[in-house]
Amino acid sequence: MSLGFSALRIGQGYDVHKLVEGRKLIIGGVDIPHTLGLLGHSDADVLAHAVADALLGAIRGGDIGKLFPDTDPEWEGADSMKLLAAVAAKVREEGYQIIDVDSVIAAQAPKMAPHRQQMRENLAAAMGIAVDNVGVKATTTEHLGFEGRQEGISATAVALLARCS
Ligand SMILES: Nc1ccn([C@@H]2O[C@H](COP(=O)(O)O)[C@@H](O)[C@H]2O)c(=O)n1
Ligand SMILES: C[C@@]1(CO)OP(=O)(O)OP(=O)(O)OC[C@H]1O
Repeated sequence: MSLGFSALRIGQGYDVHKLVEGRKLIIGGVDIPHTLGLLGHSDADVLAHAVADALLGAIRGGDIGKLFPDTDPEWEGADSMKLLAAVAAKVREEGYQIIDVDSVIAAQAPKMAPHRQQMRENLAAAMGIAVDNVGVKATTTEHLGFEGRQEGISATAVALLARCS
């Protein structure tokens, strides 16, 4: 019996950005109203970066810092959804299909739940997959660690890819 694929791959991504005044808080492509925003060379979309790294991990393609160096002015202020779309295109060029992606945002504040569906839709559109195949969850860290002190926000993601046979 053919399973329709010749290989399965998994990838894991993790990213952290610092919370500062005077920056937008963009997570999963959603501009979230908040007193603090994330600092970065790009728009600092910590969730998009974690998802992109999960995809790159699965194809053993390095990481987003390798593809889009933070020393390159081309990526200054970049829309991370466009970076994620470029990574998804690279995945397909390598002969892989994105099967499923799941993720967690660790943030003490603000609440991510009201934005979860829009984040899923944005990530799915950037990757060219169904919304049903993108999970976004959020947790506080119960005031522990850098996320709990609201010094930064982290995100982790996993991706399952299949090589089409
Ligand atoms: N920034 C966040 C953090 C959490 N949530 C939602 O609240 C639930 C409870 O969080 P705990 O850390 O106390 O487990 C969590 O399951 C999320 O649904 C959120 O929306 N935004
Ligand atoms: C996205 C890139 C490129 O603009 O910059 P940042 O927004 O600083 O993000 P980071 O997750 O530190 O690393 C990847 C970068 O090279």
